[in-house]
Amino acid sequence: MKPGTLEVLNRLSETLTARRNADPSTSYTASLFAKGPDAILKKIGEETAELIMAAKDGKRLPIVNEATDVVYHIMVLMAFFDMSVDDILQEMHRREGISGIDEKRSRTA
Ligand SMILES: N=c1c2ncn([C@@H]3O[C@H](COP(=O)(O)OP(=O)(O)OP(=O)(O)O)[C@@H](O)[C@H]3O)c2ncn1[C@@H]1O[C@H](COP(=O)(O)O)[C@@H](O)[C@H]1O
Repeated sequence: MKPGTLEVLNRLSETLTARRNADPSTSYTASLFAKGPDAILKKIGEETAELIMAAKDGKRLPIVNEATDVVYHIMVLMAFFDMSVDDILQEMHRREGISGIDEKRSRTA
């Protein structure tokens, strides 16, 4: 990953937060906020289904495009609930180095 690449996520988070007070007729994000969480969840479902179909086709560019749509809509959901990509990154930090297999085993121990 190029240096500074992650900063685009922080800038997008700030933009999405600012869109909470924006005019829905000029901002797609604001139009989702105005429709409410069910509309955002519906988009996450649709975009996830599109990602699955793109992955079944196995073509790199459509997979990247659909995965980006999913991430954007998840970030809109986070902003709706007054959270940001920071919350996800912190959780990833917490999980770093913990094997999924060990974590699952610890749940049943
Ligand atoms: N990254 C994105 C982004 N990714 C996807 N999308 C939009 O998400 C929508 C995806 O829905 P579809 O592909 O299903 O298109 P659609 O059929 O027109 O959508 P629906 O009418 O069915 O909801 C499209 O309108 C895309 O343009 C995004 N819209 C905005 N951003 C970022 O958010 C910022 C703020 O955007 P606005 O709030 O629109 O100013 C932008 O500067 C970008 O950085």
